[in-house]
Amino acid sequence: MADIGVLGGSGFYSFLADARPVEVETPFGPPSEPPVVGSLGGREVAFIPRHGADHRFPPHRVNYRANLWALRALGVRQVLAPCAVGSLRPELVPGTFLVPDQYVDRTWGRPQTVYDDLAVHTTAADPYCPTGREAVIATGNVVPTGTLVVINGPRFSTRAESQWHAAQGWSVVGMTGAPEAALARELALCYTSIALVTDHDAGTTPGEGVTADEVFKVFAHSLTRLQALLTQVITTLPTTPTCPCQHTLDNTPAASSESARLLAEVAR
Ligand SMILES: CSC[C@H]1O[C@H](OP(=O)(O)O)[C@H](O)[C@@H]1O
Ligand SMILES: Nc1ncnc2[nH]cnc12
Repeated sequence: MADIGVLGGSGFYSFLADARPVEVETPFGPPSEPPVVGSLGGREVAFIPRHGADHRFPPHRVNYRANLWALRALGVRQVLAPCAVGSLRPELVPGTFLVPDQYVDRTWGRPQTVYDDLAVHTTAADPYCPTGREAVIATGNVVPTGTLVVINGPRFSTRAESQWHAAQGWSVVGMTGAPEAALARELALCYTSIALVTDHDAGTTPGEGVTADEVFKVFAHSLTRLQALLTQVITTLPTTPTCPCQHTLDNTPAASSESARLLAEVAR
């Protein structure tokens, strides 16, 4: 029913003019909202706001597994994942779009796999889709590389944590990029993160630190630009992606378990 999926982040709760809701069951319970499917730029696109339409799920309570499973069940092979991030570098100012090429996962207590009782070990050296990244970078006016450090939240970083993140050479900080990217890979989905800088994180600025209000305000201000960027990317993504992300399960040994059944379903 759709071949491209979009996960809406903070302040991004609706998309697609002709959106129709679709009920999808997943082994992990319901997604944050029933996905909506609509056409955009000649493509069928599915959309789920990851925090729910009323932002009722904080980052540590988002059902990342169900969201990605639901998209996959609708036929989606490529996921575009916008997210709000804080800047760890003075030159990355609010309003900047950055296309991460790496992430560091500092979350804890979040389900990390859709194959709970099956040994599936995906490759994560280059965790994002090269084709999707290229399509976003080609729109121009985006920072083409950077490392996204993902904290558990829901609180923002202390100044010391933030200074430490910056000292590691990491670029931006968010709360939802992991395990979302890893789970997408487990489902052989192309996954491209589009990070929108909404603030300077506490360690890089002398102020009192970021507030959620500030994040929402900057995100709202940039939403039209983000949606235009997504539209442009959606029209240029290949209809049949051939990148390695599509083959992450090709050499995985199957076992007789519920997970193996899921794996067989996904690998089809
Ligand atoms: C609302 S402030 C913090 C919140 O915003 C970001 O959400 P998303 O990645 O979905 O745009 C950040 O990761 C936190 O979840
Ligand atoms: N400074 C920040 N830290 C973590 N997540 C964020 N999302 C937006 N800004 C953020």
